[in-house]
Amino acid sequence: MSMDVDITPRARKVLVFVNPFSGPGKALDIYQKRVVPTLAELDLNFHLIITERAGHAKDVVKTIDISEWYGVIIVSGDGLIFEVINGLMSRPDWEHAIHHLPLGVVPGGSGNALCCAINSHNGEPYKDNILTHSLFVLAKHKIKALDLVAVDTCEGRHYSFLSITWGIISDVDIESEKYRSLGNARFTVGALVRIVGLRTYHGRLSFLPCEPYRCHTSRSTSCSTWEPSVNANTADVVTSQPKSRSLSCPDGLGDSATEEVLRSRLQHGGPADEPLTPVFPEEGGGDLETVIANSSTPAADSTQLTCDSPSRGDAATPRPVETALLPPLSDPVPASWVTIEDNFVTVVAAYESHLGPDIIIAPEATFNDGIIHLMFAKAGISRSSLLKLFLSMENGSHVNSPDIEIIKVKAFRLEPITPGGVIAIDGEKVKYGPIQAQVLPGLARFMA
Ligand SMILES: Nc1ncnc2c1ncn2[C@@H]1O[C@H](COP(=O)(O)OP(=O)(O)OP(=O)(O)O)[C@@H](O)[C@H]1O
Repeated sequence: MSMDVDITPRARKVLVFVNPFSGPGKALDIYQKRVVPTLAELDLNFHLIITERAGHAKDVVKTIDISEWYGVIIVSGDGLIFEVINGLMSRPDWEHAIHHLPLGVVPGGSGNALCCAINSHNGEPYKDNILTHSLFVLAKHKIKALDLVAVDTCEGRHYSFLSITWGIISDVDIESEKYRSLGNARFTVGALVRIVGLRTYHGRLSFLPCEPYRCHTSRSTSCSTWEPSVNANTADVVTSQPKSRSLSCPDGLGDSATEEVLRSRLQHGGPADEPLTPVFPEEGGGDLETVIANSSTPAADSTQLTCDSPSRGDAATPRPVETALLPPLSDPVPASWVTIEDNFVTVVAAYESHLGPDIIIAPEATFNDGIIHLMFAKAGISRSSLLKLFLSMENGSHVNSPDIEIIKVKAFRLEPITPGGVIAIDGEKVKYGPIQAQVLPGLARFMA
């Protein structure tokens, strides 16, 4: 069944959020000069909210009457999209809200990953004049399904649409924010600094693969293999997958039939849980100028970072969705999962093709494939190879590199052992510590 739905402009209005401080600070200008004329051309009524602080858009969408709006348009970067999604998922009627309020995105940030992915999948340019082409895509009036990923952290539950990053990729993303005025060039500057001052991180990565997984044991401290099993704990969640979907998990996350099965298993809000207080050490890092001095590879520390109480707590967004694949963060992962313990340069979980105009992180990813594209590079990679890896991400050819391993998974857990790193969800820094995630196929809607 096609997930495309025509959205004919109706009497309802579009809610437009503009973050005046996103990216190079031009979002308001973009709104006035480009978005308003486009919406007028489309004969759409709209209501503008200029965000006044972080969390403003999240608070607004928590309380709006969904029936009054036919969509939300976000003129900003990926951070505001993350906010709006998590605001919708905080509502008591989250299932209705996330399904019936499609998101439209207009690039106003510095990375604009989702806009790049949307334009790319529509055959539109995304490097030059991304704005014009994004408005064109928006004007086509199509709604499509978008996978979300439920993410448990020590501070609670988040819902992610783009990526989870650890190691050099998140270091670069977060540490280079001070160079936001450079636009996308900030990532290049940050990457060069980080490659010079290369750090590695010891940790444990566990995952439930879509396909049989064989360990590359020569470079792993420890690893287990995985073969499909009738006992795999996915069997009670999913139905069979159309064989034509070559990128899909074999047992079926990602198609609309599966979505119906999953949706029928979703439960509305459990009791509000206590927020968690992490017990791991203070975060390290620092500004770019001090990165090199502080960035020698830390010795592997066998003390695993933990949350100090069970992970059902939620300081972020309520946990209304039953994530059948995820045990509590404080419990061991199921025996059927693969676990690798090693020293990593980076771990990236991506569910969109792009992380920005110059990073095609998961070329095979589509918006509703029901797959987390989990990739990692281990310690031992030379600086020159790492630089080549970064450069090859511009066209996605890093996927062929022997220095990176890429696995399609449904769920994973990352347990950092090295203290003092950065973990980012959709480019937003979260509390550093254990984190786990499960894909929720096609839960959201977006305008494409
Ligand atoms: N008025 C505001 N003042 C300060 N922060 C804001 C305001 N409005 C939104 N924010 C926050 O700013 C952060 C960054 O916004 P956004 O992601 O849109 O821009 P960006 O980081 O420049 O873009 P990108 O994510 O594409 O690199 C978000 O976390 C958002 O919550």
